[in-house]
Amino acid sequence: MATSMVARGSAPLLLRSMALLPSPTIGAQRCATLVTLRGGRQHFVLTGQLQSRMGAGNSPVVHQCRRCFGVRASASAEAESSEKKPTVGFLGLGIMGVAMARNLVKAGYDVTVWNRSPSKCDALVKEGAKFGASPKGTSAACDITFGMLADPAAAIAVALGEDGVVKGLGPNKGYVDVSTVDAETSKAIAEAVRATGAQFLEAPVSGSKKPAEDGTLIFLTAGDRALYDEASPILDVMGKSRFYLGDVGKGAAMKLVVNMVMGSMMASFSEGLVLGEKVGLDPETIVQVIGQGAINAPMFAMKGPSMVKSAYPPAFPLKHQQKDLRLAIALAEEVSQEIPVAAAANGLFVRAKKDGRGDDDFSAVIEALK
Ligand SMILES: NC(=O)C1=CN([C@@H]2O[C@H](COP(=O)(O)OP(=O)(O)OC[C@H]3O[C@@H](n4cnc5c(N)ncnc54)[C@H](OP(=O)(O)O)[C@@H]3O)[C@@H](O)[C@H]2O)C=CC1
Ligand SMILES: O=CC(=O)O
Repeated sequence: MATSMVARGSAPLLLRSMALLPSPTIGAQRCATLVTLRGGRQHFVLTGQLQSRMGAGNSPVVHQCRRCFGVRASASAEAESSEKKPTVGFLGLGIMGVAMARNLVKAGYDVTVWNRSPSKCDALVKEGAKFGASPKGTSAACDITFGMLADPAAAIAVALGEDGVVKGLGPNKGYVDVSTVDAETSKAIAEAVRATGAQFLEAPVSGSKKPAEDGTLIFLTAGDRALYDEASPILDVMGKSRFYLGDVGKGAAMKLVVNMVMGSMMASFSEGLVLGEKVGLDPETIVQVIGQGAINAPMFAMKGPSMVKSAYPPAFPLKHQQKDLRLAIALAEEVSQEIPVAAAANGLFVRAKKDGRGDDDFSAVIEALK
């Protein structure tokens, strides 16, 4: 299955089973997308390009398509309903989930939120979200449900537990798991979701608290392509780009590879700062020097100044970075690939976690060296 990458702004209109038509035109513009509605009826609707030229929401959308293709267009009410946003469930309002769900509420989606500790729903409910009493109730009430959970155990509990997501799913619904988990977890959830007739997409994200707040995450997706197409406008509210990587497991693997590199980089950066200081270098100057050269990285520029002050306000909790290294090491073992640098970095994160740093930002790994 080919990989595809899309940057925000290039998505076609939402709906299941889209197919671009071969170059029909209205005036000078390429115009239409064949859309299969949930009931199986088909419409031609305009692409965003022409729609914006004509004014979004105008009835000519349907009339123009009938003229072009001789398709019997139905009432404009039906066309309007074809453009209706799906209802969205969001499960897990930790550092990432609360920011992602907030962006969906702000974008005008009808969002139902659930969190294990219910008080974390309060702020979003005040901002316009609905309160979900359980994962099951949320997925039953919504077209597409997202899960942003801590780790594989949490993702499994929320998806497959007694009042889990799967119990509320059925045909014409979708579950998108955006947590960082291993492929095995993702595949187990996919199987249970699909057994209900619903669709599944894994879509872990690259990017931390600030990108989640700014809506600039990178989605690493894999699974049911039709759900990917339908969910893309929603992903584009929360992120700046999205990759479709093929079968379930590929998104999880991509995320673990990326976070394995990140953990090793952070461990190495920490060693540089600690060693430099011990031999009499000013750590702030070390951060500046690294920032000028070939190994400059946004992560060093962002975390360096607070690390120098021994401040670690959590954006990406250390316990999650260690979990990702652990899962990456397990992945490497599956294919007999040596990853000694990541294994050494993991040892450092394990030590920092044992020292009580699990809920600090992952940059607190430097403390394990002091
Ligand atoms: N923070 C970051 O920078 C990034 C994080 N990620 C990944 O996203 C996921 C979430 O991260 P983040 O928001 O930072 O994590 P948090 O620790 O802030 O939030 C974790 C969420 O999972 C819930 N949870 C934990 N255990 C269970 C359980 N057994 N049953 C039900 N719910 C549970 C928590 O509920 P409760 O509030 O009740 O504890 C909370 O909603 C993780 O997989 C992480 O690796 C990915 C990219 C960036
Ligand atoms: O998973 C963490 C991130 O920053 O990406």
